[in-house]
Amino acid sequence: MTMSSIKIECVLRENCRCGESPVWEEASKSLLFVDIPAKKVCRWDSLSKQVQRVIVDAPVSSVALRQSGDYVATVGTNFCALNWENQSTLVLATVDKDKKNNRFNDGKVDPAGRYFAGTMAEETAPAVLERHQGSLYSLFPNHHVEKYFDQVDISNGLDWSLDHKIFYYIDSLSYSVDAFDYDLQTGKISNRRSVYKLEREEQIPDGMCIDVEGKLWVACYNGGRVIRLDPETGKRLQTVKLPVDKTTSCCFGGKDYSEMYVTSARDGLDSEDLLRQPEAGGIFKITGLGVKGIPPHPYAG
Ligand SMILES: O=C(O)[C@H](O)[C@@H](O)[C@H](O)[C@H](O)CO
Ligand SMILES: [Zn+2]
Repeated sequence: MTMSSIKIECVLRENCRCGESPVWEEASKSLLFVDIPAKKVCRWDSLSKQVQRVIVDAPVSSVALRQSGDYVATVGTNFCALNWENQSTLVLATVDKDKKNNRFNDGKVDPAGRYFAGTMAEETAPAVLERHQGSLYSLFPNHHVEKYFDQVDISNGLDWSLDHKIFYYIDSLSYSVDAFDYDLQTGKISNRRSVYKLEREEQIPDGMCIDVEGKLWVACYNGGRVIRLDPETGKRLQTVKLPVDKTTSCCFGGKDYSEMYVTSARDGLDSEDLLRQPEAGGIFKITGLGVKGIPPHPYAG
């Protein structure tokens, strides 16, 4: 099953304060990702190894492909369109207008082209924040915003089962990976339950993605690893350790989505930590996992 030819390489030493939301863009053979507090969206060309960067006017917590070309992103408490060429953003919708200390966090597009993203209170230090301030939302292709629930601490990893009947979700401070029944037609969720509780050494669950076998990959913040979970049995199937502690999110990309890309963070590390993990804040590529991912869905609006 698990081949012992796993290779981990830091492909880009970007020194992200908080790298997040890796997304593979097949058309350009590039990896998109954000650095949230740096207000930066990056596009790393895997062929030329060059990076392009767009600075926006507020913390940018996720980026996604857009069917009509270009991208969408969550910036502050806005769902935005992102024009790469002009380096400009256009607000499509705003959430949490009554919560001035909130911002969006992780986001991803569902198989029907809706952009899901949740919010959180701004942190005073990593994982230190006013609790229960966040909510989960989605932006429909017609720019209507649906609110699903509130009382979220740190809205994070999200993805859908291969048959589109289950929505997986992480509220980091619950230390749980949850599942909901999903209705792709309406975008409605129901019947929340936990499918995996993190073990102490796994630390804080952050970004997540699914593979072609329907198993979940979760990046463990402070845990320096990605773990592979079977959401049906609730068992961990595999642990892949990385040379940095603050692993934040993961996605599949590269040839036939056979490679995994992992983002990481530098914020919260002291100078001693940084000497031991000089690649913190970099982008890592894992090869030899022996399982592939699926292409990201583009926003349909
Ligand atoms: O990127 C995120 O998801 C949050 O914005 C980050 O701040 C950290 O991951 C969080 O502190 C760990 O729980
Ligand atoms: Zn995250």
